[in-house]
Amino acid sequence: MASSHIILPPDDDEEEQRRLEEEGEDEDPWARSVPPPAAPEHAVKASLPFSATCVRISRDSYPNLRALRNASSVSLADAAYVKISEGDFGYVLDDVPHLTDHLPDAPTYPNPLQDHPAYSTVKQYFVNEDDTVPQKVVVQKSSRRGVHFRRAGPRQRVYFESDEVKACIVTCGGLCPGLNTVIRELVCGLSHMYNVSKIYGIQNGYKGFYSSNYLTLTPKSVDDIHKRGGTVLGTSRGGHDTKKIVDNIQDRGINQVYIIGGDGTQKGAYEIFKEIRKRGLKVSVAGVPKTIDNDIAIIDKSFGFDTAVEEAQRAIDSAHVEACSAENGIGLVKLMGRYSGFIAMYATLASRDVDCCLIPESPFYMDGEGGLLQYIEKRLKENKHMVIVVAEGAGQDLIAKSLSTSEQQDASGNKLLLDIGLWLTHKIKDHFKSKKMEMTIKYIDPTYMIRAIPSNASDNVYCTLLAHSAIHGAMAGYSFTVGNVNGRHAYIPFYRVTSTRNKVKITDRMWARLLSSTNQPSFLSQKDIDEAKETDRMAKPPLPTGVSHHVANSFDQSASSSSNSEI
Ligand SMILES: Nc1ncnc2c1ncn2[C@@H]1O[C@H](COP(=O)(O)OP(=O)(O)OP(=O)(O)O)[C@@H](O)[C@H]1O
Ligand SMILES: O=P(O)(O)OC[C@H]1O[C@](O)(CO)[C@@H](O)[C@@H]1O
Ligand SMILES: [Mg+2]
Repeated sequence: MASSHIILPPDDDEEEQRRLEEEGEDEDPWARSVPPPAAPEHAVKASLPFSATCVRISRDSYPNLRALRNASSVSLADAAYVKISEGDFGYVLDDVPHLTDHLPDAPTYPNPLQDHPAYSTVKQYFVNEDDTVPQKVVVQKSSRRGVHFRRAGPRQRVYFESDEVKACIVTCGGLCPGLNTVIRELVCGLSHMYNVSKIYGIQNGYKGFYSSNYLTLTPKSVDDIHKRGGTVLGTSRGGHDTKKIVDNIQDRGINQVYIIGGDGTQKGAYEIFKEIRKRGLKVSVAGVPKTIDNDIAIIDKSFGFDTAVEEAQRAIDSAHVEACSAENGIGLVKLMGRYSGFIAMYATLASRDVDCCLIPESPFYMDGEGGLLQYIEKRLKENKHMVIVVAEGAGQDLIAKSLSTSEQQDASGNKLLLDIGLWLTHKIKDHFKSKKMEMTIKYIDPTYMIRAIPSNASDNVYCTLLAHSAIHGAMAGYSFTVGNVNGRHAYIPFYRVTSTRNKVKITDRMWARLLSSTNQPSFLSQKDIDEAKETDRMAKPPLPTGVSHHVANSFDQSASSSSNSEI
């Protein structure tokens, strides 16, 4: 293995900082090769298997602090939690924080699973400490090995004794099929695998940490909850008060926090983790990403997504039946997807009855040559019926322009969307009325029905594995968001999943497949296509402050045009 670095925050020396900022403005900090100073003992320990050395960002290592801050999309304050290790052939490990980063003398214990009758027979149950998962699996002969994440799974030694653990579980954001399954499997996994008996449920999202009683959860109390939709703990938006939340965690002696929720929730989890670290507490924070929109970066797919796509078929089928049974019938189905149109795209591809799919990532227009209305007219003339699927975030610019409403937000600061389904229905009706052409349109909005159902069989298994991976990571002392990366469970740093959003790439093959299955126009000019390609090319993942030029290249490479999502 070649050298590896753990990035630590700059020394808290204001005088030094001022001096650093006054020095050369134009230098490229990434172009600098940094000779690492001798590693403090605890930093080496924290790096575990990677024989890491530690880089404290200081005058000696980075003379141009301001340029460094500007060049990075991760703030200097966050650099304290970024752990990058480099290996041979461009190998980069983007590691997750560990308890020993701030509690270097934390004791370890043998994993109780080694005596568990079910698991002790597995040939190699514990994962190798060196195991990592590549972010990019499509490579060329000359490719660098690129960015990797720490592989999830049980470790030989853990950082908590069973009766020391006080775990809590919270669900935040919108509903998603599978929430109850994750809660159930966290409770049962902690109890059955690690003999943990103190497990609490936080009610109604983040605000429940400081405004409600904690519920006691046992395998018995959660036994059949996976058969129900929703979350037995309740959920909410807004109410994230980091200080109050961590005060409560500290006062109640909680040392494992399991946080299930979407991109906003994972941002909240990161804030909680940072506050815990600031206070020097022995607490693991484990995020389990939940998003029916499938918009969380890095991970292959979020739990509940398959269930949502499957349920969407029922709405599309109904729209198809309605459309086929009328003269010039149109069935219009609105599906969820605030910024990302994955449900709409996959539901369309699965159904084959859809003639047009509209998503937020692909702008469209109504009138004139190549517009939506012209396409609908053509389709009705050819087929006498058609089905349109629209993601709720599509065409928001068009409605805003025609209704000139002011933007509103929910309690978490998310933009409240205008009803594109209703707006389209009126527009289409008006158009055919003015053309004196007979038609019928049936608008189906199944959005809340889709996310309120229990998860299907494959999502149930996925939820179980995610919950188990989260437990193993927390017991091993890590703080992270857990997720499937190229089919393998991995521990992903919070900053990675919160700094970008997963979106449908309209320059990928999947969207081309959709266009060819529906035969709809792309609504894009050559200029739009070129711009989209350029946006994809320029979209680089966040670059942690202080990474070397060599590492920076690997981050660039991992965002290059041939993405994993292209099948
Ligand atoms: N930047 C942030 N920092 C701290 N907390 C946040 C942040 N963004 C959101 N949160 C908190 O996370 C919780 C959930 O956020 P949000 O309502 O955006 O849902 P989400 O997790 O993104 O899920 P969904 O996919 O349903 O939108 C809220 O309680 C909100 O206050
Ligand atoms: O009405 P609510 O609960 O705020 O949720 C609506 C939003 O939640 C999501 O389902 C994400 O969870 C979005 O697709 C949707 O815009
Ligand atoms: Mg969100």
